[in-house]
Amino acid sequence: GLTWKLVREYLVKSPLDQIPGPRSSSWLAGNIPEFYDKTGKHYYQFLEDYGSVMKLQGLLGLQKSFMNQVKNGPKEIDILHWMSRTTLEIIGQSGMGYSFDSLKEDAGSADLHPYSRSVKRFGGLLSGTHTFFITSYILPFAAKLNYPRLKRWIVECIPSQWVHDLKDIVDTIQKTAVDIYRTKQKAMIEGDDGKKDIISILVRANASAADEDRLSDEEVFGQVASLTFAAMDTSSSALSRIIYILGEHQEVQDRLRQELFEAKKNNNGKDLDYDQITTLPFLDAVIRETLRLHPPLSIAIRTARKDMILPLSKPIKSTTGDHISEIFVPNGTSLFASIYGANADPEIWGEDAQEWKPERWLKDLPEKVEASQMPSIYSHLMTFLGGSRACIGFKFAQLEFKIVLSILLTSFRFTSGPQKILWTMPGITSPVLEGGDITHPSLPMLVSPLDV
Ligand code: HEM
Repeated sequence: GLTWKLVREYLVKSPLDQIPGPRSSSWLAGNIPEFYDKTGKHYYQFLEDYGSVMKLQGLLGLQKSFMNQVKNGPKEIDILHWMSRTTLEIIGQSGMGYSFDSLKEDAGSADLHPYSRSVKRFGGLLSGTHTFFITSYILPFAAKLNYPRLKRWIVECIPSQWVHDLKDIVDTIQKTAVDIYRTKQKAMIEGDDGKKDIISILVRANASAADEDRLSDEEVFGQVASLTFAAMDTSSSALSRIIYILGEHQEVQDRLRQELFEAKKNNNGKDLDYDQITTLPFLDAVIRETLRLHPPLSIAIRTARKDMILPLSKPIKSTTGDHISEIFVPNGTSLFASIYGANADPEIWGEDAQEWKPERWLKDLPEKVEASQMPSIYSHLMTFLGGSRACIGFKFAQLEFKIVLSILLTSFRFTSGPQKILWTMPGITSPVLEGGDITHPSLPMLVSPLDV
């Protein structure tokens, strides 16, 4: 058994082989000397190789851009626009070693990376009942029709601006994914840029994979596109929502800012690093509470792949008056699971379940929450779902929120604007002005520089 454990690493391939761990200074002792290293050399090398909160902060021109805009006094700024640019840039740099946007200067919609513009419009275009009709009836049929050119031709013949806008957006997303992939391939051919982001590692691993394991070009494009899409729109929606709520609750905004200033002061005035920023309790509570009550995805859609019996958490009264505690679900049935409903259920979270109260995370959660057995990877919440198709980016998202909020709140105050904001749920929750165009989400808020 022991011999096998020692030689296994050299004989059996593991997917983890593709993820570079910290280099060991001794082949005999592995990483043990690093445990006892008091100089921090290893730690700094690790930061150099893999990046850190400080490095990411350096990358963001966000603070400077906001500062430029408010240097002559408070100004109305579209927070959604900025959070979309920021989250795209963060996943670009850390997920694919690719920069979409310098964030250095304020740019009008026309100056944005086409990807950014497309994703921003995508959610808006998908609102409305025609979307339900198309996703329920047209897409399942289209997916079975395995002739891409014919499908494109049909789409091009449809006399609808909405369809053409959607087609252009999908084309831009695909083109961007191809560009990123080609850039990586070129870097590899020219001697490998040695980047450690997910897509660079994937491209390198794919090039050396056995034929039967290798992903096709189309499959890699798909990975790039889905990673970018899954990471950007959800995160920009959540960040915008957090800032919006802080605008409505100035006292909470002040308390959060106080926590950030104190932590920085205790760190001798230096920027907080990863470990420090993740341990700030109130920052964590504000994020957790917003993701509980306002999940960016409020519904998860699933299709039953076989006949099944669905047990209910409590009996319900049927149309015949009987109480039933389970439901028969035939193969092929579409199921809509309400993420919002589960996260804000008063029977689980208590009477105040539908109120936004970050303090609930600073004390023990109700026993019913612990006992709820929610399918969840995050704090008994369904925000990132659970199981094998749960979100892979939930830790990434939280760290990203903490970094962005710590940058913004220590320099600016956010106040709600005069217009009423409605949060629509076309897919990913997004803000629109009351009475405004639902296909053009935006979140104007008043931003003022702090006098510190
Ligand atoms: C607040 C931010 C986020 C929320 C609320 C969120 C939520 C979700 C949810 C609910 C799913 C499951 C969708 C389904 O199967 O129906 C999912 C999947 C996924 N998420 Fe996230 N996500 C967030 C941020 C991120 C980030 C930052 C990344 C990448 C770094 C990411 C990458 C993914 C990927 C790749 C999947 C597909 C996983 C699979 O199907 O196996 N997400 N996300």
